[in-house]
Amino acid sequence: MRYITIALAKGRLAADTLDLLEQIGISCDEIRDKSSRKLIFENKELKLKFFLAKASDIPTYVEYGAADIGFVGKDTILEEGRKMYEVLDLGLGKCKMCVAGPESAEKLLQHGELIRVATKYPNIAKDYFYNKKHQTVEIIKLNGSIELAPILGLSEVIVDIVETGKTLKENGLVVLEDICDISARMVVNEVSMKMEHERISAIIKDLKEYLNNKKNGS
Ligand SMILES: Nc1ncnc2c1ncn2[C@@H]1O[C@H](COP(=O)(O)OP(=O)(O)OP(=O)(O)O)[C@@H](O)[C@H]1O
Ligand SMILES: O=P(O)(O)OC[C@H]1O[C@H](OP(=O)(O)OP(=O)(O)O)[C@H](O)[C@@H]1O
Repeated sequence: MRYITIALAKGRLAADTLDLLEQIGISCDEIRDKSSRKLIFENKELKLKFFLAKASDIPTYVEYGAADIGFVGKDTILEEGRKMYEVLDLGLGKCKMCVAGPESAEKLLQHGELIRVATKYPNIAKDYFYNKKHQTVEIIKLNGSIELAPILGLSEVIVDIVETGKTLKENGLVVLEDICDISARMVVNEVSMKMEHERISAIIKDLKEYLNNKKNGS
C-alpha cells in the first residue's frame, strides 16, 4: 500500500483541520510541535504523510499530485484556479469575501466609476468586477493589511476577507458589497481520486459523517 500525502494550510486553519482529522482517527501529533523544523510527518500505521505549507501553495501541490489531498480555504481555491476536485466543505474558517471601503465609496461603486481596488486576491477581484459586475477597475495587489489602502489613498476600495468585521470597524471602513462565503475545503488530486478511490472516499465519508453528526448535535 502506498503512502497518501495530505497538505495542510499553515496558519489559522491548521489546528482546527488537525483536530477534525483526529476526530475521524487520523492523527499526526508531531506536526503540532512548533519547535520542530521538520517538514514532512508520517503516520506509519495508516500509511499517511502530512505537511504544512503556505495556504496559496496548497492548490499547486494538489494539482501536480505532490499531495493527494489538501485542506485549504475557498478563498485560496478561487484565487489560485488550479485543476483539482473540491470534495467537501469542512465548515471551518468561516468568513466572507467582500468589497469594503469608506462609506463614501458606495456611490463610486453604484456609478461604475473607474476605481482602484487593493487586494491580496487579484483574480477574485478581477472576476467579480469584470465578469459579474462588468465594471472596469484598476487592481492593485498587496500582501497584507489591505485595510491600509483606502485610508492612505492608495485605492478607493478593497477586496478582502471579513470575519468579525472588527478590522474594518476599527479603521472606519464598512462592507460595501458581499462577493461570496468562504470556508475551509478538502481538495483532491484528480488522478489520486481514481487511483486511491477506496481510501480517499473513506476519508471523505468519515469526515461527512462526523460533520453531519456534529451539525445534528449527536
Ligand atoms: N479573519 C480571517 N482572516 C483571514 N483568513 C481567514 C479569516 N477567517 C478565516 N480565514 C481563512 O483562513 C485562511 C488562512 O488564513 P491565514 O491568515 O492563516 O493565512 P493567509 O493570510 O492566507 O496566509 P499568509 O498570512 O501567509 O498570507 C484564509 O485563507 C481563509 O480561508
Ligand atoms: O473581520 P475580522 O475578524 O477583523 O478579520 C478580517 C481581517 O483578518 C485578515 O487579516 P489577517 O489577520 O490575516 O492579516 P493580513 O491583513 O496581514 O492578511 C483579513 O485580511 C482582514 O484584515
